[in-house]
Amino acid sequence: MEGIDHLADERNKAQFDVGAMKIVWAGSRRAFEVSDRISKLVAADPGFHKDNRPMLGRNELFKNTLRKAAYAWKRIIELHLSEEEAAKLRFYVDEPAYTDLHWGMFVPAIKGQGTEEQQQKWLPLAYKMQIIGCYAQTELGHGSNVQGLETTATFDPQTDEFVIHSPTLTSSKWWPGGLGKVSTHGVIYARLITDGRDHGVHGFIVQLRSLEDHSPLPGITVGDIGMKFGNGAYNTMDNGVLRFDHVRIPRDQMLMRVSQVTREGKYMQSDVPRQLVYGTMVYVRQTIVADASCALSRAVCIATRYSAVRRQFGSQNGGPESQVIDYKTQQNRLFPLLASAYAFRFVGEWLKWLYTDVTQRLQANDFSTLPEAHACTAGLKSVTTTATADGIEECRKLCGGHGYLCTSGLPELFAVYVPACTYEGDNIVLLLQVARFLMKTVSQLGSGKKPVGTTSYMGQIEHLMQCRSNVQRAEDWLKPSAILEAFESRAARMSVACAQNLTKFTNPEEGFAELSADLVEAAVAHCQLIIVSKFIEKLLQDIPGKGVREQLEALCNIYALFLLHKHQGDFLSTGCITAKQASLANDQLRSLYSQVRPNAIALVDAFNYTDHFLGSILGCYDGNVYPKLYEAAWKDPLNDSVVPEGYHEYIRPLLKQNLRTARL
Ligand SMILES: Cc1cc2nc3c(=O)[nH]c(=O)nc-3n(C[C@H](O)[C@H](O)[C@H](O)COP(=O)(O)OP(=O)(O)OC[C@H]3O[C@@H](n4cnc5c(N)ncnc54)[C@H](O)[C@@H]3O)c2cc1C
Repeated sequence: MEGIDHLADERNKAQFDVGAMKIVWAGSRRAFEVSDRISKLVAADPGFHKDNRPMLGRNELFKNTLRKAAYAWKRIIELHLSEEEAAKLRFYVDEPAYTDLHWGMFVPAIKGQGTEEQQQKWLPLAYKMQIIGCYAQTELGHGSNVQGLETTATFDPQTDEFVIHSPTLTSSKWWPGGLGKVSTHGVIYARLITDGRDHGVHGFIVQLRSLEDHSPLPGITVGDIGMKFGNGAYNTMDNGVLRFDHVRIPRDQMLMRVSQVTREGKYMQSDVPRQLVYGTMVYVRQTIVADASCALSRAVCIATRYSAVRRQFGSQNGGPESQVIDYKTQQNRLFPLLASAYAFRFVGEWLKWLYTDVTQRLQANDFSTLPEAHACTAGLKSVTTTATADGIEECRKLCGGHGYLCTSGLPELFAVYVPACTYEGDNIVLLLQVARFLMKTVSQLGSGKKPVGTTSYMGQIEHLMQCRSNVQRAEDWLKPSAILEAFESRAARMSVACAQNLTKFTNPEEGFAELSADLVEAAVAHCQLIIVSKFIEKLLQDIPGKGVREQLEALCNIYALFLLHKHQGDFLSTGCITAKQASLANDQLRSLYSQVRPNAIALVDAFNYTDHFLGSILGCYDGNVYPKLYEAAWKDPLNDSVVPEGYHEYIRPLLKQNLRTARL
């Protein structure tokens, strides 16, 4: 029935002020208001309606994406939206498009790596979308190993130009989003060669297509790399292939903030340090962590609402069956994901602060925190995206059979999300970078160099190597100090054990390769500690609203204790806790699930997602799932006719065959 809220009873059970929680989730009242206004604006506009993406052929799908992106831009101009509002609008339109790369990679690359002059020339064009840009680093033969890229940019002193060339098949650019069919320009990464010398990989702004008729410029071969995982999903994006045949660009199109080539062809490093480029990386990875909390919260919202609607077994005296959300196994799978969504939200918020801090320090020529900031953003990108990709799939399973339907929204969300584990740095490769940083930190512990930022806990290494948890009762695990001590000593001991094992190798690089699986685990332990500690720090802030703090405390404890339970092996083998204490943590976890249960629906309502954005029948706000599922089925193109196309060709002859020899 229209208008009835089938989840009203659930909402009435909530023991906290949902409105206040919405503001905590958004970050501030202002952020909430912007987000709320823009999401409703998008949801109400038929121009942004979500078409049946999984049903569309590639050409139709892509054209629709172009239409929506152009329409979004039109609305942004008409409504005079600020940069922040425009970004929110693109987010709520919820369709991967070339604009993601234009705004998310092309513009930041020019800002981070271009000189003042270059920024003044290119950014106004990009801001007005008079040029559209992509970020072309990866090649067919190399992605993670950036130093292995093969595209060349050779300086020609006679004409004052660079000659961009793809010398081999494997040097073809491969993957850049927005490149395949749309971008007019790209920041292209190529090996800089002057006077026969190779100076390694540098960025160049290269025009790819005519601004008059969109045809590729001479010497450029460009196209789409083909269908990707899932129907609809990321296939709205034109990931591209690109080859250069001695394409000439003016010298001033090399991004020259960090290093330059003079008119005479001399290669020079500017006094701006190379690490500056890390600032852009910190920025991009911070947005990826924020996206992880969005994607996970979306999946969790769908699975939580549906788990309250869905009933299986347990009917007594002809009464209703049990809601599946009341099964402890369901809670044990769902609530840690709910807690993770909040945890990632807060660590993302902190990363935003970190980016501002790093930027301010860079401006003051203070590079001391940069390696630590770089390692921690790399690690957090890896850990949050892996957990989110796994979490979305878990949410699909939590919704049983109906979760597999495209109308649940989960298959597409999963297909769109999973490449986040690969792009902007393969998650394992990133963890190995974190591990390298941790090994360096451990090796310097005796030297008087104090570990900074997220590694400062290593400063108390002596205590962390021998401390024993004093948890005696399940409730003791609710103390932040007990949780922090266990996570810090686990992380420190795993790092120190790796460092000690490394000393057994005469060749450190060989040792690193041999121990890389252990090193990755140590890096994960370190990153999980960061997320737990940032959640705990969040709780030290002023948190207004009835019952809001209590809910967040419960979620923080669920997040930490679930990790402790899942990684019990680490905690036990490093001797941080005893088997008895591990079992007490599990008891506490169960009681926390009971505490969260009545608040579960309100906790996902606090994400404030519109039905349009969720794009899921199972997750719809009013919980009126079955009539909507039933109605949607009839809209499938297969149901356009009662007797399917192909009946006369393939079904009828089969049914009417008269095989004398047929035997089964
Ligand atoms: C949807 C999508 C969008 C993308 N968009 C862009 C874009 O806009 N621009 C762009 O330039 N690129 C883009 N990429 C490319 C992306 O950045 C690369 O795919 C990514 O960096 C991973 O590199 P790779 O493909 O070379 O993986 P590989 O490095 O080949 O990884 C293969 C396997 O090897 C492992 N491995 C690799 N090196 C090591 C090591 N040292 N130690 C241990 N294990 C290792 C990895 O963990 C992985 O399991 C995109 C990719 C995808 C999927």
